[in-house]
Amino acid sequence: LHIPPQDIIKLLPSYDYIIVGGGVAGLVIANRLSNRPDVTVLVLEAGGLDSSPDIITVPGLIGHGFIPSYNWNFSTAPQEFLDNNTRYYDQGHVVGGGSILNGLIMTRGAKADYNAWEALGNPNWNWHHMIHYFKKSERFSPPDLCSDQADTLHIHPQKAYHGTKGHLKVGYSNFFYNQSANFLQGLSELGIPILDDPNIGISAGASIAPASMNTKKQSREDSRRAYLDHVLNRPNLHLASEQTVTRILMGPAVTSPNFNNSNPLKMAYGVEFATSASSPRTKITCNKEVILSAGAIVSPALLQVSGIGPAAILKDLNVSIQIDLPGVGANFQDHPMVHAFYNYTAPGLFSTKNLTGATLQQVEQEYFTNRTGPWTHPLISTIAFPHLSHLLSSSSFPNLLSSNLSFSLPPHLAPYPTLQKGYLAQLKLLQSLLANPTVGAVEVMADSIGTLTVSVQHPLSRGFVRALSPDLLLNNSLNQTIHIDPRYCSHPLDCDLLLHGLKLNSRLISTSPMQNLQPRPPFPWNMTDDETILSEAIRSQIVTEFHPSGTTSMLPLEYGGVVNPRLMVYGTTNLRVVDAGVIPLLPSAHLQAAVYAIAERAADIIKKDERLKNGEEEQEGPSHHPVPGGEGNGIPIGPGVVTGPQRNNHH
Ligand SMILES: Cc1cc2nc3c(=O)[nH]c(=O)nc-3n(C[C@H](O)[C@H](O)[C@H](O)COP(=O)(O)OP(=O)(O)OC[C@H]3O[C@@H](n4cnc5c(N)ncnc54)[C@H](O)[C@@H]3O)c2cc1C
Repeated sequence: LHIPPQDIIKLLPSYDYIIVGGGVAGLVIANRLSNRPDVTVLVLEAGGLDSSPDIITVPGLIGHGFIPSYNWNFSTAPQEFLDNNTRYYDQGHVVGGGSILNGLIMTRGAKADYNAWEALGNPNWNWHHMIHYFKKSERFSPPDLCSDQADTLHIHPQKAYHGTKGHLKVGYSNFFYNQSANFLQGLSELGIPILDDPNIGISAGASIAPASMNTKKQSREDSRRAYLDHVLNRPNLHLASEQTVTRILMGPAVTSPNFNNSNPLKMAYGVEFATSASSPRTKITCNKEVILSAGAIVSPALLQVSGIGPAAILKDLNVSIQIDLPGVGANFQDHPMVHAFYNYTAPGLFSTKNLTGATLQQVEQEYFTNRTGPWTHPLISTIAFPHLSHLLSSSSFPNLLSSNLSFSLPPHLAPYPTLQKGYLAQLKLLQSLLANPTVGAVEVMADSIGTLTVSVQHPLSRGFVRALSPDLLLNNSLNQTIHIDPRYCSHPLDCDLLLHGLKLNSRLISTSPMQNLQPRPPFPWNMTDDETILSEAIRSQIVTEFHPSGTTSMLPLEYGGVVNPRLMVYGTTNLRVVDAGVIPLLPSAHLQAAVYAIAERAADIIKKDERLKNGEEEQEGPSHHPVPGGEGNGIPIGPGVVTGPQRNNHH
């Protein structure tokens, strides 16, 4: 049932599960949990239902801007390591969240990216387990192209790596611009491999990426259409839209029979929400769990205003401390990105620039009549993830372990030993990821007019998110009450990698396949001097790739973690976070495939924990195990937490 704001009275007095945020992760969980008719599920979403406007559904209109009401319209703090200017930070504020705004690109990253999550102290969070959930989430369609075109573009997906029974439709558009082939051939000339399928665990290479799209209709596929619309008639599933959650209600400490610790666990008993700053706050209780899926920006802020976060920040906010958890809002990672423009000028070249006047009318008609033509093609399909060795000679590979910590961690968080330790553990893994020939160091995304967008895939910079007011809805704008600071290039290697990425672009446009496009880059993209590139093309041009993550990291407590491998917030019995914020280390990929898979897995974990609680299933191994360093810091770890190689928890 969809409950619009005027019908809020229709809410039940309590629900078994309350999901905060109906974006990518939230709607996966809502679908999977509500398939048991005996449990009740409520999704509270700040945005409304989209009205299927063309700008959302038509792949060819990606990049034409966002509808303001579907966007949180966040912006960052001034970027002190760049040019001291703020950056826009668009995030979905609509049922479906980021999947309504995103570019449809479906990439998973490298096997090694996910094995690094396990190496950070998260047993069974590795490629082997992720691939199961990548497949579970997707309904993959092979390309509908003639074999010549598929061969030219190297589109040969490997069946064994794709799911065909999941909810999310994934496939290919049936139109490609010719420039895609020039890009792939040019990179091949530079020794960069072309991948027939970018989603089999090797990210280093160039490819045509599949898209989250309904291939029959050649239209956007998002989490609402994939996971929600067809189950909203379930009587046990309620979606309340245009309701902003302002607080998680934490009850008094409880003692758990499963947990033998002098520090009792805290229990979430519900949430508080409102339609607007001026409307009354409503409280609703949960019988089982609260699941935070408000995304990597809002979920940590909600924890903080609810008394869970670094004690110093909670004191500043004047909220009573429920759990002193330094990692809440820390370990913020994003892929910094630069839209470099090389301006293809070859006469007769067909690109999105031609989509004006009569041609545009024809393209529009073709799309709506036949579902063919340029409007079926998303802004970006053609990408590459060059490895470090494609950018630098191996003798100049950086030694990350000599990094200066005081630089890389936000000053107010640097003193926390757990955060330092967690960052050092990440640096060690980043060192080996960057050296791994299957892992991309940067990404290059090619459009049809000559933009070769470069982004850093394994950033070393760490930012933070913090609530600025205990009332997130103050003045009706979370943009005023949440401070977002990605601290781009606080570690200088991130800007250096962008520099090497732009130099790779210069080599690429000099290859003969790319010269056929007659690139004529304007300033600053035609510059060759490092200092000019850094100041004019990088520090002043970096924007977000829209991949915030890490702010509620799944990490051991001793590494500054916020959730355990069962995605339960440390120190609580029934408060989980399931969204991009739990990603402890960014993969060399766009994020939606990983978030869909994490949420699918989380749903299985939640159901399994419920069965264990009810004694319906034998618990494998010991009932709880301290995570490394989990003892002695005063925070109980929570029931159902098991770590260590002895547990073989196949979902
Ligand atoms: C412009 C853009 C382009 C992108 N392009 C791509 C791409 O091409 N490929 C790709 O793989 N990824 C892409 N991404 C990233 C991808 O969409 C995100 O990683 C993904 O949406 C994250 O899912 P999530 O569930 O963590 O958060 P979201 O999908 O952002 O969901 C969070 C939801 O919670 C709601 N919410 C927040 N606070 C509250 C509150 N207090 N109360 C109630 N509800 C709340 C929000 O309104 C939102 O609906 C893009 C993202 C953006 C924004």
